[in-house]
Amino acid sequence: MKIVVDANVPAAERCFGFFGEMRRLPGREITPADVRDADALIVRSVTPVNADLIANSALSFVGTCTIGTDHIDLDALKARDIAFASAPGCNAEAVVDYVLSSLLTLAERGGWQLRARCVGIVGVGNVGSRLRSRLQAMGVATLACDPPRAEKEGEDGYDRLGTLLEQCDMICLHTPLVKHGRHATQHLLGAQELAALAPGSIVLNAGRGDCIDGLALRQCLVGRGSVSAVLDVWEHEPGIDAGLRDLAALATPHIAGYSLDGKLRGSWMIHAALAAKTGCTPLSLDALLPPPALAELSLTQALDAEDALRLCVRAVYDVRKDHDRLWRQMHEEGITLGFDRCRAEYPLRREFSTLKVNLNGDALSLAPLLQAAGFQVNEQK
Ligand SMILES: NC(=O)c1ccc[n+]([C@@H]2O[C@H](COP(=O)([O-])OP(=O)(O)OC[C@H]3O[C@@H](n4cnc5c(N)ncnc54)[C@H](O)[C@@H]3O)[C@@H](O)[C@H]2O)c1
Ligand SMILES: O=C(O)[C@H](O)[C@H](O)COP(=O)(O)O
Repeated sequence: MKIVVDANVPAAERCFGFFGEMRRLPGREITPADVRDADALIVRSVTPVNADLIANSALSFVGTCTIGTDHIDLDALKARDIAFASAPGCNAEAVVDYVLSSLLTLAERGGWQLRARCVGIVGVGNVGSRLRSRLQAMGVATLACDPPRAEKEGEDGYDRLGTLLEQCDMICLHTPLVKHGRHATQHLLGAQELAALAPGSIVLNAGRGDCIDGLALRQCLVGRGSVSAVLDVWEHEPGIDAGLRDLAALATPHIAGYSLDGKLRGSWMIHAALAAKTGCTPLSLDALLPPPALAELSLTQALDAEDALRLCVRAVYDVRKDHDRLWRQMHEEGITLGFDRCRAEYPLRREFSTLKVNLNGDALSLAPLLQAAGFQVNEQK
């Protein structure tokens, strides 16, 4: 079997070399000629898989090691009878870690407590529902907006976008990019929605860049100095708007889901799908994941609860480093190359759940909050 694999797919040798002859190529540069005699194509989010790419190919399987599928023309695959698999939920925990690291950073800068605020979650799927569970367990008030789910399940527990914009201190977008239809998400937040934000609000986008009108957001951040933005995804990646980057409180290069755990889970899920198609026994996911470099940490005194939480969060994942790295890399290489370099050479990052926090003495009171945030907690009584 001949397999073309994006060069940024981790564990490619183990997951896809397994099936035959593998060729690795930069995801943005895969051409029809590259896939002409390939049986399988394994991509991440940067390769548009459309009718032109697959037109004269021998492909019988396409897999994307990502949650998002907006880069895949599913109708074109169907028309050619090419099997398809994506990796739903693979990096959802990592995105939630990203959101918590970001909100706790802005809370520290602003001198407020996350648990005194209300978070509006737009898009309550794999990512949004995990975010809602962790925040609720931490004692943070949440409102949720997901019209497709509200339509199927009933309105209970869901609010309109307008209600979230008016009543929440933070709006977190976790919607897919949908260009057409009643629930389209392209420019879901435009000038009108941004104008409805309460003063002092934070907008965080870890869905897809096109879900916010970047120009309108730029005008909102300039015109209403009190609104802040945390942006992981951008219109026109990798050639993002440097003016918007300058205005964002935290700006990162589409890495919210880039934990090693999340990326390897993505590779493994596509490996398992290809194994099922070819009748092979898949590898076990556990065999792919190494032990974390930082496995344990101990707290012995009752610090302020959110300070203790920030300490544990930053021991595993400090979003400020990604923000600084993007600035440095763009300064050295320019916008487009800098953005992609940060992604291609992303440092090893694990998920909160890989850290065991030992608590004893007065620190035992921190157990419920740390557990709720996603850490393993060991109460040493
Ligand atoms: N920044 C990153 O690194 C990163 C990582 C993972 C996923 N993502 C993006 O986040 C998106 C969401 O991920 P997920 O795993 O939760 O997907 P999901 O499909 O599980 O959930 C998406 C949710 O959004 C809802 N939705 C659809 N249209 C909506 C609308 N108009 N308004 C409000 N809600 C709407 C859906 O009903 C669904 O519940 C992905 O599609 C992907 O594009 C980004
Ligand atoms: O959809 C996803 O899973 C995420 O956006 C993912 O993190 C994208 O990563 P990329 O494929 O761009 O490396």
